[in-house]
Amino acid sequence: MKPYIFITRKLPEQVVARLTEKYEVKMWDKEDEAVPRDRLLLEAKKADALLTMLSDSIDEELLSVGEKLKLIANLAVGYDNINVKAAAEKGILVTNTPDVLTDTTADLTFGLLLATARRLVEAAEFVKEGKWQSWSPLLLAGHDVHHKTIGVVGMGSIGETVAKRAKGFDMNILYHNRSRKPKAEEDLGAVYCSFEEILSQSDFIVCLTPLTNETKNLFNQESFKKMKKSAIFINASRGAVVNEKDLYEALINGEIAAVGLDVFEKEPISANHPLLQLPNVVALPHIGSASIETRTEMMHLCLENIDLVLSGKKPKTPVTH
Ligand SMILES: NC(=O)c1ccc[n+]([C@@H]2O[C@H](COP(=O)([O-])OP(=O)(O)OC[C@H]3O[C@@H](n4cnc5c(N)ncnc54)[C@H](O)[C@@H]3O)[C@@H](O)[C@H]2O)c1
Ligand SMILES: O=C(O)[C@H](O)CO
Repeated sequence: MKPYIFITRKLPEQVVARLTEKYEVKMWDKEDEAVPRDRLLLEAKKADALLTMLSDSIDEELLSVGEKLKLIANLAVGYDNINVKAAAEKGILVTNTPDVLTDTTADLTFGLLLATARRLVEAAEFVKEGKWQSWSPLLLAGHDVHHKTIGVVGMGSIGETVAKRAKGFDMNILYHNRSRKPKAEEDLGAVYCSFEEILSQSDFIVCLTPLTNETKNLFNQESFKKMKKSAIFINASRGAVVNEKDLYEALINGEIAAVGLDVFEKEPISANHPLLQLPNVVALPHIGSASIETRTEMMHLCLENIDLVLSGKKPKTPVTH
């Protein structure tokens, strides 16, 4: 009997084709809808490997039902949806998709920063809604990006690549990270700062940490109060690093100027969420890595990891607890 792989979302047939001779492969048949929990539990019970999405909760219950389960291959670099400790205890490997999405996500993050600062979404809607009467001196005037100070919180692969983009805009670069990044200091002139220094000195604060117990709620009432009133906050990491109620209060009380969000506490965010009613909020539907090229590479990396593990070899990009 061929080993069984279950993929929790519909992926392009031609991408999956590389494994279908060697393995029995099934996919959830919807592209835009997560597999229901009861179906996922049934599949986990039978599967040798699961290819999962960040919207699937791979918790202890799910890991416990897997009788033959050897691998969870997550289609994301972030793996906060997986109980990695419980997987390790059960001898189930976990893989993610680092590096292949770094440039694409950094491009989107910097694009979100530009869009928020220069009010691009508001301006585009203004034209389409027929509101444009005449050129006027302060029509939809935003904030400059060039020569300002950017503070990157979470200077990992993506954070450092965003800092490279910032260097091209002649920005001063501050960063906060678990460890110092000597190469970024040398090449980009990036300056290591405490979290508090980042908050008080930056014009743009960009969050790119993973979601962990330590980073959950990192951006809260206290942190927003320490930012400049003109500060623009960008989050492209995970929604739960931000307390959205506190963010809303900070925006309506004028404690910060604007925010660009690619990720939310609850995804999808509801269209009537208070944050989405504010003009100085630019909201995107978690599309950091969403270019066709990069998403395809991420899929191939997951499939390669699955093939390696089911052939008794080491995966290319294991997550270590
Ligand atoms: N919006 C998107 O579509 C999208 C796409 C890719 C990644 N992400 C998110 O971005 C995160 C980062 O990805 P990456 O590839 O750069 O990962 P990475 O592991 O290379 O970088 C993460 C960095 O965060 C730092 N960090 C961890 N805890 C910290 C803390 N408490 N304070 C300061 N720094 C801390 C680490 O030292 C590390 O340098 C992912 O975990 C994921 O959640 C989002
Ligand atoms: O963690 C990730 O990789 C993203 O959120 C999706 O690419």
